[in-house]
Amino acid sequence: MKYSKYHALGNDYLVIAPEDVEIELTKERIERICHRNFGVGSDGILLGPLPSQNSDFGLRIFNPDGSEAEKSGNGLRIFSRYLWDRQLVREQFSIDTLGGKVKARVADSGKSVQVEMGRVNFNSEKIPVTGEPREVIQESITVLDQTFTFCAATIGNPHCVILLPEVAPDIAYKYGSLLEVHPSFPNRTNVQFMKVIDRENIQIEIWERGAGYTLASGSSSSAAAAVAYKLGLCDSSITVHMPGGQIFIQVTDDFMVTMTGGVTKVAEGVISLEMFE
Ligand SMILES: N[C@@H](CCC[C@H](N)C(=O)O)C(=O)O
Repeated sequence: MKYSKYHALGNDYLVIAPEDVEIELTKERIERICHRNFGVGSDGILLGPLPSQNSDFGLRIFNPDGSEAEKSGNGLRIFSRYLWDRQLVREQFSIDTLGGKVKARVADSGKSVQVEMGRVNFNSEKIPVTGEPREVIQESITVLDQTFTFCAATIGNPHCVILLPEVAPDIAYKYGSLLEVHPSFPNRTNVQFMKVIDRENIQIEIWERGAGYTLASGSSSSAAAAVAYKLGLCDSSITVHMPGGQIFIQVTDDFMVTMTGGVTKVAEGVISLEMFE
């Protein structure tokens, strides 16, 4: 089964075209493919291009635990580059995901991709977050020995954004996995620990739903930047600094987000079905 591997700031994905799927991609098989030792190794699988009624292309996004994600910012940039490499697109096109339709624009021969990610929503019923319908802004949540103040948002997939004076990987590892599955989030959640550096820069550490600690995340960058803008801590153009690199986010007054970042091609390969035995 053929695949193309790319990374976006160290957040790596395998792109598998539907015509190359030789065996049903069950939860267990996705887990095995993404496994860093027993499989190819990846932060997820992008299945496409698929037919779409409302966009140029359809895309399905799977996490390494086999769950399906509504949206993936880095995944959308990688898929856009894949379409460019296969000469299926020119500069601008649209992609349909479970989390909504996006517009993509390829630049620098595919090494940079801009995606109009859609509107960030803070409403509890949209994210979802349990409790009365409200905007989830500066609420309290407790895991282990720590009570955090958080904001929640969706850009198609759910995010829990925690503002701290300093962030580090060990905070994401210690608390991220517990917040991911906190009962406040019926669909689980991605988690970002955010430091506001100044009005144009934030730093985040990420614990992804269904993937764990990752070096970068486009939807996380979009959600965290929108929260920083919502809280009045940043202006509308924000550079998001992550261990894997930087993503540039633009937020409009009504929280439409545009994300721009790099993509790197890693490899093309063939998955042996023996791996699933
Ligand atoms: N790394 C992705 C996010 C992938 C989906 C996420 N784990 C989820 O389940 O929502 C990104 O770049 O946005």
